[in-house]
Formats: sequence, C-alpha cells, structure tokens
Amino acid sequence: MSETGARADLGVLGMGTMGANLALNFADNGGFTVALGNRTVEKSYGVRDSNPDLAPRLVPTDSIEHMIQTLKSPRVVVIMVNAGQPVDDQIALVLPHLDKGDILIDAGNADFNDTVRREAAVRPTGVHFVGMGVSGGEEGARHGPSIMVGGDRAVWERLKPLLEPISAKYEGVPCVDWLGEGGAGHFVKTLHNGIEYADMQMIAEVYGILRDGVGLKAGAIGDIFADWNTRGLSSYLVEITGVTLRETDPDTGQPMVDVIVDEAGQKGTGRWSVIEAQKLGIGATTLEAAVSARGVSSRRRERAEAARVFGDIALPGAQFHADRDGLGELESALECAKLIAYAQGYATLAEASREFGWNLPLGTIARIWRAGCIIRSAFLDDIAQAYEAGEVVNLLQAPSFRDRIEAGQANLRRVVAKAALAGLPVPALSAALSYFDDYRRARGTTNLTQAQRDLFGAHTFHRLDREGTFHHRWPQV
Ligand SMILES: NC(=O)C1=CN([C@@H]2O[C@H](COP(=O)(O)OP(=O)(O)OC[C@H]3O[C@@H](n4cnc5c(N)ncnc54)[C@H](OP(=O)(O)O)[C@@H]3O)[C@@H](O)[C@H]2O)C=CC1
Ligand SMILES: O=C(CO)[C@H](O)[C@H](O)COP(=O)(O)O
Repeated sequence: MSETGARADLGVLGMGTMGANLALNFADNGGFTVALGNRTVEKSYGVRDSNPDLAPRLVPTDSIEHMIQTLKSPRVVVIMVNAGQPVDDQIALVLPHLDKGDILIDAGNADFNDTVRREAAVRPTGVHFVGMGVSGGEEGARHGPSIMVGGDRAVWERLKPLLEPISAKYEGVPCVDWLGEGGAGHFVKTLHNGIEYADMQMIAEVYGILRDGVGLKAGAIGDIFADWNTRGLSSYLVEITGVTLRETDPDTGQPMVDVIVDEAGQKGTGRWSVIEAQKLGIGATTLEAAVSARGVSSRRRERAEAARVFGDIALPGAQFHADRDGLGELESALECAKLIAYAQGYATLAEASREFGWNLPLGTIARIWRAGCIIRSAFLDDIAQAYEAGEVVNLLQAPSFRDRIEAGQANLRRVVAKAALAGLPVPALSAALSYFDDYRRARGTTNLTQAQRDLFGAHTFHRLDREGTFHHRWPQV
C-alpha cells in the first residue's frame, strides 16, 4: 500500500534501467501508484528514496507475495527483466499468486516464439499474458517510450488507460498501439531493433570511411553528422552520432570514441530478426550484415592478427576522396541505403503478418515509431504516409521511396565502389546496394541454381515456356 494507504494500480517487477524508469514514468506521467519489485530488494527502496517527489506513489515491496497484496484487483504486473530464463523464472514466481482476469505483461525484449509459448502456458489459468515491446532506452522509459502491444485485443482496451499517458507523443498522438494477437508486439519490437542494428551499422561504416579513408578526426566527423541531421537523414541515431563523436574523454582529453574498444555487444534482438526473416524467406541482408559485423567486431584479437598478416592490400593509389561534393555523395548514399534497410525490415513485418495471420497495421507501426523509440526519425512519417496512401507491395516500390532511391542509388554505387577499391569495409551499405540490384532484376540467375539442383539431386524446376514441374536427364558427371 502507498503512504496514503491506497492500493497500487500496477506492479513493476525488475528495477534495472528500464523497469525503474518505466515505474517512475507510470507514477509521474500517469499519476498511478506503482508497486516496485526486484530480485535485489534494496533496489526498489533505492528507486523510491532517490525520487522523493514521486515517493507517495512508489511502493517498494519485499517479495512477490508482498507485491501481490499491495495491488488493486484485477491486478496488472509488468515484468521488466533480462530476456530468456529470467522472464520464465519471474512468471513461475508470480503466476501462482494471480487470479483469473489479472494481467501479466512481459515488457522486456523477447524472442516472440517465447512469448507465444508463455501465452499458451499461462492461458489455462485465466490470467492474461501480454508480450509488449518498449523502445526508447533509459530516457524513453522515463519520459515516454514507443510501446508495441500484443496479446488479446480485449486486454489492450483495459491497458490503454495505463499505457497512453506514459507513452511518447508525436504531435499529441500517443506512440502506443495494439499491433496484433499473441507475439505480434514482441515481433514488431524485434524488427524495430533489427532495423536499428542496420541503421547503426551503416552510420558506423560511413564513420569508418571518414576516419580511415578521408582521415578526419572524430570531432570533425561529428560536425558532419550534426549537419546531416538538419536534412533528410534527421533522426535520433544520426543526432546521437554527432553527440558521441564530439564528446571528449575527461581522463585523457581524447575524443571519447577513440578510447572505446571496437567490440559491439548484442543481446539477441538483431539475431532474432535475421533468423525470423530467413525463416520467412525475406532477404533482410542489411540486418544480416549488421549482426555479422558485430560478430566480427567481437573477434578483436583475431582481427589484429589478420591486420598483421595482410597489412594494407587495397589497390595501390586507391583513396577515398570526400571533398564537399564527396560529402554530399556520402550523405545521399547513407540515406539511400537506409531506405533499403527499412524496406527490408518492413518486408519482414509484412510477410510475418501474412504467415501468422496478425494483420499487422504497418502504417500504424511507422506512426508509433515516430517518437520515443531509438529509430525515430522524420522519415518514419513518410513510411506511415506511404502505407496510408494505398497498398504497398514493397516500400522500395512506393512512389515517394522510388523517387528517393532513384535519386540516391548512383551515389550509393559510387560510395560502395570507392570503399571497396580503398579496402574500407562497408558490409551493410554494399548489402543494401546488392539487394537493390537483385530486387530490380526481372531475370535473375537462380535458373542456373535450379539446373544444378536438378542435376545433383533431381530437385526439379519450372520452365518459362510451359506450366508444370520438370526434371531433365543431365549428362553424367
Ligand atoms: N536498456 C535499454 O535500452 C532497453 C532494454 N530493453 C529490455 O528491457 C529488459 C530489461 O533491460 P534493462 O533494464 O536494460 O536491464 P538491466 O540490466 O538494467 O536490469 C536487469 C533487471 O533484470 C533483473 N534480473 C536479471 N536476471 C534476473 C533473474 N535471473 N531473476 C530475476 N531478476 C533478474 C535484474 O535484477 P537485479 O537488480 O536483482 O540484478 C534487474 O532488475 C531487457 O529485456 C532489455 O532487452 C528494452 C528496451 C531498451
Ligand atoms: O531494445 C533496445 C533499444 O531499442 C535496447 O537498447 C537493446 O539493448 C539494444 O540491443 P543490443 O543491446 O543488442 O544492441
């Protein structure tokens, strides 16, 4: 119970970065009384004690039983702990104390297959299990995240009054919505992160070109990104690129990025995106390139050895020139590649929607990503409009996108070619270009693949000139 003796409106289980800030957001922007729970119990008291203004609406609890007793019925419990086993453990601890009609939400990142399994396991109890994606990092969780809700639609109607006040707002419209049954919310959040990976990787590749190809210092590159953030590339990720590159390490006086080890962490969402895209037969090649690049980055010692073995073997004299025009070329190339990455992410969402019968509202997804989340950008408004204007086969073919791709593709081509000649790695930018070239080719080359498969495995093929399935008696090899 709160200091005033009132029962709590909901409980948040997990007082890490996201859970603590989400709880404060519920208390602050929602005006809700929130029960706080955590494996390490002291953290719940710490959250209350370090927020005296909100303390009357924050109720630290010492155990699951204590949290349950504190909550109004029907109860709402939000789990916000690390993905995987910790979520299963929390569900196992809380579920026996909940009653029919209570709502149990997993608000962390989750593999949607786990969400589907958990929902099926919880359903017989009459408790409603909801998989819900939350994006926006620490700041977003505290002041307004983008929220992607799955589970039963009727449960969403009950959750709306809790979630709308705490969500980000874009021109006054809450960035939260119900996206589909079952694991739809977590699937969409996963793809949000997959796109985030691709976007970040492309930015890092352009940073690499400017650092290693052009020879600019971090601060100067930060200024370039800050400038780009005023135009078509305007987005949170480009903005923070400028901020991080201009930051100085107080200990050494060097640019902060220059003292950070070049090994990227990853918690799973990028990998899950790529696995699901592959299962659905969608070529999310820029997302794949981004996940792989993080993997390669983590093999730092091996890379150092390879650098010693191979040295600088770029073509002699090949340099990446980027004068004023060259910078414009890079800006345009990054914008074009980013459009392709988003198109791949959306193609994965569209296919999942068909496969799982979700009827995902693709325009709404773009709308709730316009504020609060990590990939928020002006450009998402264009995606929302493209979906609202009519049926979209693939974003690359939507009229507004087609024009932008046509305008940028030559620059992307030049940047990828120059980077390749200069020995600068651009896995995501080149993946974007190759995908585009593959996608726009009416007559591809897998006719040869089919012939080979038929030769060695009698896998059969279709013919251009007649209907049916055929096997050819190829010469013995
Ligand atoms: N950080 C971010 O920017 C974002 C994170 N997320 C997702 O939100 C979730 C939480 O992330 P975040 O707050 O950053 O993580 P933190 O590492 O800051 O906090 C982890 C929380 O999980 C609890 N926990 C970990 N393992 C267990 C366990 N085995 N049993 C019980 N509790 C456990 C911790 O408890 P204790 O204090 O006792 O260790 C702590 O409360 C994750 O799914 C993450 O992917 C989603 C969007 C953005
Ligand atoms: O969900 C998020 C942002 O949207 C989290 O910040 C997540 O941790 C990012 O993924 P990773 O840690 O794998 O880079």
